[in-house]
Amino acid sequence: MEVIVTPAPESAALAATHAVLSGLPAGRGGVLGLATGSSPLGLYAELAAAVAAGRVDFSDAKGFALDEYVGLPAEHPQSYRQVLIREVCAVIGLPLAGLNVPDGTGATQAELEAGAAAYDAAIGAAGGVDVQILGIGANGHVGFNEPGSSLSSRTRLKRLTARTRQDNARFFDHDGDVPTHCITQGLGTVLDARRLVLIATGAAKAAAIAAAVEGPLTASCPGSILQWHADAVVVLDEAAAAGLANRGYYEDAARGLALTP
Ligand SMILES: N[C@@H]1[C@@H](O)[C@H](O)[C@@H](COP(=O)(O)O)O[C@@H]1O
Repeated sequence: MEVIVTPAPESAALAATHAVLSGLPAGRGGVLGLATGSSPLGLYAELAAAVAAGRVDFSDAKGFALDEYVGLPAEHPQSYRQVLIREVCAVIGLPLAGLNVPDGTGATQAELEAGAAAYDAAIGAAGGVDVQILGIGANGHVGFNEPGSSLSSRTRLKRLTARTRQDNARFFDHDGDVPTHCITQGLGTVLDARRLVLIATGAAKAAAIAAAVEGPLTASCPGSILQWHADAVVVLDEAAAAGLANRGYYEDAARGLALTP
């Protein structure tokens, strides 16, 4: 795992952009795993700048969302499909036809579960995810894999924790409007991506980051799966890095593997 600590959210977005672009097939968009939330917004803005500068082109790319609420119509402004259309497709030039989002509109559990299995199959048919962009919840969740999620889980129907519903209530008119369930890529699905790039900024993420990066590999902190992946990059600002014990080593390691002191 590579841990990059930068001074501020802006520099974290730049460093994360570098980690994403260097994991994609040269100059082309490839297959991107997309996270919602405030954490990756600066990264998406930097990717847009890279597109404008001609360094990458997402017009042929595919995107796979990490998760989706259950029970919101696909056109609902807070459905993750609509969020990604606004915050990613429109920003980086990813065509709508290339955007894949789990189907949370099924009327029955069986329909939702069938949609979840089809989603994993679609990721496989696209050749797998080149770079999965991740945020982390304050309780360590990744996608909507709440604490206790199986480390080898696949895309599936899950119930949201009260904490996550509370954290996301700001996007809805009333607390009671926040969906109770979701379809999320499983932790095993996330681990299949060829590179993981997690970005976290702000003091509210410091405890989750310390647990994910330096705590035990455990379902109690889904973010700890990064420790199990062979190509995981964690990009932080100072505030999100505040709980890390091994800071000095991460700074040394950032100087690279050249055999000089
Ligand atoms: N499902 C999303 C996650 O993918 C995201 O990483 C997390 C953190 O959001 P934020 O980046 O806004 O703190 O919240 C949501 O629940």
